[in-house]
Amino acid sequence: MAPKVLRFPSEEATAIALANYIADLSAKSIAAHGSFSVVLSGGTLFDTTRKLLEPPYIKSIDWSKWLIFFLDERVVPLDHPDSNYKLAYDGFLSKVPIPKSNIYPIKENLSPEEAAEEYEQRLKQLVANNTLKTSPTTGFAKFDLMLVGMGPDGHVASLFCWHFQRFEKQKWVTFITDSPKPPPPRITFTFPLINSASEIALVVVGEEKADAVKVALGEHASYGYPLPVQKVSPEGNLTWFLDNGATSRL
Ligand SMILES: O=C1O[C@H](COP(=O)(O)O)[C@@H](O)[C@H](O)[C@H]1O
Repeated sequence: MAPKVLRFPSEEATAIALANYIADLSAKSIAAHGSFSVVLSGGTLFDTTRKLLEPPYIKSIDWSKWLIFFLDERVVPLDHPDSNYKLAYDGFLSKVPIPKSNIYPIKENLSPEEAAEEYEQRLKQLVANNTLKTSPTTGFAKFDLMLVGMGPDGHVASLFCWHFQRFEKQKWVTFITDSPKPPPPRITFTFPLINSASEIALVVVGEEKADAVKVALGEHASYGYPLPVQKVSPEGNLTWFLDNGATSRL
């Protein structure tokens, strides 16, 4: 399905539209199958989801039905300043009544390889016990929503331009030990898992990301070697949320 590209005149307008979109999807998913599985990126994403912490959303969303997963994670203790879990917890999860048992951080004290394998096995168990849906097309877990951020270099999750992991076809979760953006050890969802999602929101704000947005969405988007972000192509819907900074070179 062709992506929907939503351009907003400010970061504030982007944040408001994103909150509406997430609240609407939450209500629809819970009505359809009793839960809302959400995959979070790290980085600046939580600034743009901040409106969910305000009325009307904070009261109207059925947070008890949310299931939280991590698109990528830095292999550091969960209370380390570089941890995406800590970022999510401090900026978002600690402020909403999502049951702790519905939040799925990585396991601590494992190597990157072990942490990736353990997370993949946990996802497979959640599919086996019907906590998560499966894509009938790919056989991978099918999340209701992935909130995907993008770095200024066009990376998504921890899938970077010059890493072979971006071509992974079998694994659900993989690892790297040499991330160009610190810290080096990370685990990450692979593209087949990412692209099995029902909905993906690509949330990109700020002028420092405008060049990558231009490569991904500009008139020469089909030329050459694609950026990781250009491999985001879900079997469900893809919606770009872009502010005026991110679209300033389009
Ligand atoms: O390292 C990471 O970077 C990307 C982009 O982060 P941002 O700070 O530029 O928004 C993020 O989506 C990913 O989860 C994170 O681990």
